[in-house]
Amino acid sequence: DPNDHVTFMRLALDQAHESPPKPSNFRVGALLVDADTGSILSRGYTLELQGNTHAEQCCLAKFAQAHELPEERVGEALPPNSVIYTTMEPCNLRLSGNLPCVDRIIRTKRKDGERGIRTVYLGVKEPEKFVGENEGRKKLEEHGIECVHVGGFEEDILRVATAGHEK
Ligand SMILES: Nc1nc(=O)c(N)c(NC[C@H](O)[C@H](O)[C@H](O)COP(=O)(O)O)[nH]1
Ligand SMILES: [Zn+2]
Repeated sequence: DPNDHVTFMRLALDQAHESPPKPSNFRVGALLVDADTGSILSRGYTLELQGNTHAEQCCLAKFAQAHELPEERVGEALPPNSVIYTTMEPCNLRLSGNLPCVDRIIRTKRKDGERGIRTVYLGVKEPEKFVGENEGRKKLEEHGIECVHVGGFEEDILRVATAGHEK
């Protein structure tokens, strides 16, 4: 069922478990899904790809690579109803200064607006540990990208996300 949000969020949480624990970020998992067919286009987790990478960033970069495109042009290969499931809401500011995932998701929408990520399904809001309140959802919605909370996994998601943090 292309709208089985619980199944897809659980798969995103499975991805988060793959991420190497680190005190300076969160261990997050993400899934890129074609909402028309329910097929999984890409999966990703924090630090999967070289460098200080985020789960959503890895998801997009891997899909772009599969289509011989750089990540910034991934929108050219996305099916018209692409959605992303991420265990934690996309970052809007990163202490490292790297490009936030909110901006990576927004740029998947082509000028003519018919392509790109349509909806972000998120498991939890970002805890205010590193950058205070995450204002990313407002920015996504201003660009016509819907943000939908998929409940039920909060405890597991936060336990996995902070596993690398000092107790
Ligand atoms: N949605 C999301 N996916 C991730 O894969 C990830 N690691 C974070 N984490 C958000 C947190 O705000 C940043 O990890 C810190 O701000 C440090 O920034 P860097 O990650 O070093 O760029 N958030
Ligand atoms: Zn991010």
